[in-house]
Amino acid sequence: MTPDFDAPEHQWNPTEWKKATAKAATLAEALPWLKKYHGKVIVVKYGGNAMTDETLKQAFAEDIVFLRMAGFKPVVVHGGGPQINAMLDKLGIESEFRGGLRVTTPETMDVVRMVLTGQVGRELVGLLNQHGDLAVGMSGEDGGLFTARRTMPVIDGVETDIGLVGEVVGVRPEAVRDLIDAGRIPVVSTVAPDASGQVHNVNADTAAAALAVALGAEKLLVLTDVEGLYADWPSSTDVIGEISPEALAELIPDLASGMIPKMTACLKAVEEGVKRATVVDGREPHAVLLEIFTDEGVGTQVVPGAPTRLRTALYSTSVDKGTS
Ligand SMILES: Nc1ncnc2c1ncn2[C@@H]1O[C@H](COP(=O)(O)OP(=O)(O)O)[C@@H](O)[C@H]1O
Ligand SMILES: CC(=O)N[C@@H](CCC(=O)OP(=O)(O)O)C(=O)O
Repeated sequence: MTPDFDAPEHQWNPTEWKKATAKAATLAEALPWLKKYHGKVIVVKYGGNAMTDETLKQAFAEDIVFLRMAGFKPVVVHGGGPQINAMLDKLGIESEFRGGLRVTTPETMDVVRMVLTGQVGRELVGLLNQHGDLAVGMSGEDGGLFTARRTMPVIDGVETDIGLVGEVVGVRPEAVRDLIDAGRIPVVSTVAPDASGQVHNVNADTAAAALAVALGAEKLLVLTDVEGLYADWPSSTDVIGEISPEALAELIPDLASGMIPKMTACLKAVEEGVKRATVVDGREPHAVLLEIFTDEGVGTQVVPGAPTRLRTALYSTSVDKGTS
């Protein structure tokens, strides 16, 4: 039967028409980025603090599936620091951090492995797969993905033993590549064996950077719970919008807590060939799409040759936006 085009459901009202044209304009504006990243690997590190809110988690899953449907090749590497803390707390085990890294006893390591691979990774795969069964979870132990070496971070000028904490010294990305080539979205948790098979706890930012390098990723995108790297944390209202690897290397010794491994990871990624590493505010719904499809730039971008550019923070560092 021919539709009745004069019927009310086939008539635009001015508001709906305005919305529709705005939508079309937004989609058309996305074209340069669609062309730029089509077929390119983007490693997204999803941080523990940005993954504690249900609405944000759903929005993150939508963003990642959107990228994949748009022809990009997203790879998710996830953290889970707050979730590990919660489980340790439940078990009556104390959490201790040195230089932004968790002091990891064998007992703590069991909990880290259980929470990251068995809980956080599973949940993320489930969220992504609500949109069509594309995600496959794996850990640094699978298919020889990561080889770790025990790390001794320099804290207050002294090499310090913090237990079973590893840095990534080897990456065999074949298993991840196989998944990408099959059109899947790999979701990676960051526990990794050393050469003897002893499992180590690897900071997720560090692991994401190593994987981005090994995959020849176009971009490393790191979600966190602040707007980016503040020039003078915690009192500054200036976020560093853009910075070169050289200028960042000079800043790193003065950084605090979780920002140390995070910015070190971005630095390493860019030094070793990833074109751009960005830290963005994961408390912002659809932070991934915002970062990829806007020119203004959000968060802190580490880009070779960039002059240091500051911008005023959108939010006060002391004010919680109510989403996390
Ligand atoms: N210069 C800085 N700029 C922004 N955040 C900083 C800075 N120095 C320290 N931080 C702290 O680092 C935290 C981010 O690291 P972390 O908690 O490990 O993040 P995530 O859980 O997202 O991986 C911020 O919430 C903030 O408390
Ligand atoms: C060595 C080390 O600190 N490992 C981290 C691994 C998880 C992680 O990095 O989680 P976020 O990204 O949420 O911080 C930890 O045990 O918390």
